[in-house]
Amino acid sequence: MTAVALSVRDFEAAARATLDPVYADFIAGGARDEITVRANEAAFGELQLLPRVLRGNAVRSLDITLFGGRASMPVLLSPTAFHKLVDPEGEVATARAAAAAGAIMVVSMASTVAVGEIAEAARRACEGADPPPLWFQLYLQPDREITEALVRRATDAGCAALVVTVDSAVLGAGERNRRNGFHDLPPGLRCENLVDLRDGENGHVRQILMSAEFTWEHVDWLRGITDLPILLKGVLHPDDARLAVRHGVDGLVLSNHGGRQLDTVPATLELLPEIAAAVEGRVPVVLDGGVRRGTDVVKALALGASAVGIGRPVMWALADSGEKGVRRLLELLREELDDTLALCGASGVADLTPELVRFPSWGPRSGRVVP
Ligand SMILES: Cc1cc2nc3c(=O)[nH]c(=O)nc-3n(C[C@H](O)[C@H](O)[C@H](O)COP(=O)(O)O)c2cc1C
Ligand SMILES: O=C(O)C(=O)c1ccccc1
Repeated sequence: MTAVALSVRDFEAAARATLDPVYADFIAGGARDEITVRANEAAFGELQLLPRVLRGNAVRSLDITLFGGRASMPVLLSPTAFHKLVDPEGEVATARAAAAAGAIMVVSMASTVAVGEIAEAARRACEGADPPPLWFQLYLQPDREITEALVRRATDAGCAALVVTVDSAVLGAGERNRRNGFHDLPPGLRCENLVDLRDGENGHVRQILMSAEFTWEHVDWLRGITDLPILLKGVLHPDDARLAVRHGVDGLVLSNHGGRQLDTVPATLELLPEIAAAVEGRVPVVLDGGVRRGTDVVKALALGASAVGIGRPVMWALADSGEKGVRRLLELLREELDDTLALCGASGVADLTPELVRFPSWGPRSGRVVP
């Protein structure tokens, strides 16, 4: 990297400049026409902030608590596969940076370091102090024993929650990957969480089966085999949000997979008011997709999210400058968020309410719900 990154955008540009274009495309890309990829970011730009003044908010806290676990800021690392593709230390570097920042990291089922090793690295980075929670993302597998083994691995590693991704009945159609012929990890890299599970190929991406066979009964089944909080990632319809709560799910990640699954679904920010209304505060909602600025975080929290997740920014920072880069990224977002709170007259996340945002173009006939 030539200059110090001052924003997520800088990391994006730096990653594009250093990465193999095939990997840069894998990270940046989305499904089909990438309409939803663009919509996620654009929605944050459309929403306006309307700050309060003279609120006496010299002392500010960015802390949040989710499922009894504390984090130092409402920005978590959404699950992203294959960190060793962009950095030799891979998820170990990411986990150390997240631990140093006090941020929750969601380990991808398709991580290139085993979840136990990632957890150990996070603990060591905190030198005796409590590390922030580590969560584990999984795709339900047609073979229940495989799912059970993955849950056991995450539990043994000390993960504090399970994030079940439910938007992937089939693998997303990334035309950039197809054009570039990118289908497998390069030699030497494996999906380490899949190593030594009962079936064949050891740690091959192909072991992760995407299936359209899953139903709410599988969620009930999972509920029965673990005491860990379960979040569903990829619920977009308010009716499904209500169903999720009814099925005893502990939280939702309002996500369209960064526009990498079904293209032309709405921006997650646009859906947030409807989803928040559907769950009525019964479970926390984490939003991801297009979060690039502290102001984006404030907008999502104002509309009812308990936290936001970042996906691509983490990969960009990791590609640019490894652990140091992810540390810097999280610091930058923390600074931006703290600034934004100050400028909005807020002392903490509890002060962020819908009165702080305006939807100039989101009229009643747009189909968007104005809170
Ligand atoms: C390179 C990459 C890999 C991803 N891998 C996973 C994954 O393994 N599991 C998952 O549930 N989501 C995965 N996602 C989706 C992210 O968790 C997240 O929903 C999305 O990236 C958020 O949007 P953003 O990139 O605009 O921040 C991946 C996204 C990217 C960009
Ligand atoms: O690229 C993705 O979005 C993703 O979710 C994934 C899942 C498994 C393996 C590789 C990528």
